Amino acid sequence: MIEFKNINKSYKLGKNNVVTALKDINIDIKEGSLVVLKGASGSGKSSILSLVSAISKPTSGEVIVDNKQISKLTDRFASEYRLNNIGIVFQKYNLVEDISVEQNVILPLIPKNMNSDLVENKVDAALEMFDIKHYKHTTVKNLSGGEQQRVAIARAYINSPKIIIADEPTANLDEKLSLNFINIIKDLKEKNKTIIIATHDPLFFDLDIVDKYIEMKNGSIV
Ligand SMILES: Nc1ncnc2c1ncn2[C@@H]1O[C@H](COP(=O)(O)OP(=O)(O)OP(=O)(O)O)[C@@H](O)[C@H]1O
Repeated sequence: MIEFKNINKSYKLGKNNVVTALKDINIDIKEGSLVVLKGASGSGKSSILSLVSAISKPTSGEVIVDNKQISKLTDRFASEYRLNNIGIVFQKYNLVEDISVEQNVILPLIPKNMNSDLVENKVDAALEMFDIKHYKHTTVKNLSGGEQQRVAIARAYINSPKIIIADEPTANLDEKLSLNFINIIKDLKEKNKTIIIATHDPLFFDLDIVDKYIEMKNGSIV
């Protein structure tokens, strides 16, 4: 479902300063599987997530999702691809703190011009699924870290994306909330979502729900 073929990614920082983030990466991720990217800070995990979500393009090689070469999409089609296929949970959640839970979760639906009843149903279903419906009208900044993360997950889920990506999702959570997050991942897997998690957190390193571990070191898979 997701394939990386001979991917290289470098960032040009100045005339003679090029950082190589990924070197000749080949990955094959099956639909409905859970993949954990491990490796030290700077090893290239986030660069892989950015390529899957078409936030960035490879310097060379191909990223293929559902037989489409997404690394060749123009910016407009890349945003459309992202909107329809990818749910992203960021480490710092990237919520709009001064508006309500409902208003945050609705954001990915705005470009879709759906009728308001359908929007309301989708929002309620997502808030219910992640046990945050009782805070529907609460301003996000008044929620705890774990609650904010559930809002971020509901927002990532609202468009029913096939692929869910999470970058260091438990970095700001205590162990109990991290275990709750792992239970949410189990539920998403049961819904046949393809999930990719980049993490340093040892809680993920011995989980029977993980289909594949990919360990990165200095931009290569080890
Ligand atoms: N936008 C960018 N511009 C320049 N260099 C970048 C950029 N993004 C990443 N890099 C560099 O590419 C390399 C890989 O970074 P990446 O963020 O993919 O690693 P990571 O494993 O996700 O690290 P972390 O766990 O700290 O998030 C690092 O050397 C980093 O400094």
